[in-house]
Amino acid sequence: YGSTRPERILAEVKRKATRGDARSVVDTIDQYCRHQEWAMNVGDEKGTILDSIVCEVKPMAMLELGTYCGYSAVRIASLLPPNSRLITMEFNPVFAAIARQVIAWAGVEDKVVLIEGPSGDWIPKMKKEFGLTSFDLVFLDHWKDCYLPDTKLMEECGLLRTGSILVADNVICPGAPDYLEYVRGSPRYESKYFRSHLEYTRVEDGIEKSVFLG
Ligand SMILES: O=C(NCCc1nnc(-c2ccc3[nH]cnc3c2)[nH]1)c1cc(-c2ccc(F)cc2)cc(O)c1O
Ligand SMILES: [Mg+2]
Repeated sequence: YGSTRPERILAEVKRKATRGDARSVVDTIDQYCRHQEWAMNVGDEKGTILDSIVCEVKPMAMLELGTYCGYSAVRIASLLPPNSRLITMEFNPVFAAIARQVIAWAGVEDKVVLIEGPSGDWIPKMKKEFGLTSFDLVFLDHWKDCYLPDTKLMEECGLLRTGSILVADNVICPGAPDYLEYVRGSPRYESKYFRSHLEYTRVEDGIEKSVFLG
């Protein structure tokens, strides 16, 4: 029930997941989206790759572009060191409203700041708004044709420092060919592809991890 897919996902979380238990929220969404209805979460397989990068980087300042239902925000927040923050950006107010509730149910709301609006508007104001110098880690999971322009914008706005890491979902499916060409061809990035599958399917997809060299 619920009129939209995100609302049905939230209903399932409230019915099946343990309040305050991020892992049970993640597992509940994965179960629902694998067996009931597909949804565009990074999912369990690619999520494990994302987890390993978050644990390796231990970011104090992290940005996620494309919150959707909050699945990856919960996944990431549950791995963040104390006093670190995930800023997650969502364009669609319906998705954002659901994500806030999923994040609250998981009990990670004090590690996550959800901002609403277009990335092009927000990226130039992030430093001032959040007293940031730069991001240690950025997860790109929003509109695939925004990956490249937003990466260039983050460079221009000084939000990336030597060693900042970009992690991009869906570089094969739906694909972000211009972004891939850029990070793989630029001397300013050291890029690595993690082969995987589109969430909950056998379709090939993967995650690109790119280190900004300054
Ligand atoms: O479109 C996707 N994700 C993007 C949603 C979004 N959610 N929020 C935004 C946003 C867009 C501007 C923004 N500006 C600022 N925040 C923004 C957020 N975009 C997406 C699509 C698929 C997919 C694969 C195969 C199919 F057959 C159909 C679909 C799989 C995935 O893993 C995805 O991530
Ligand atoms: Mg994705």
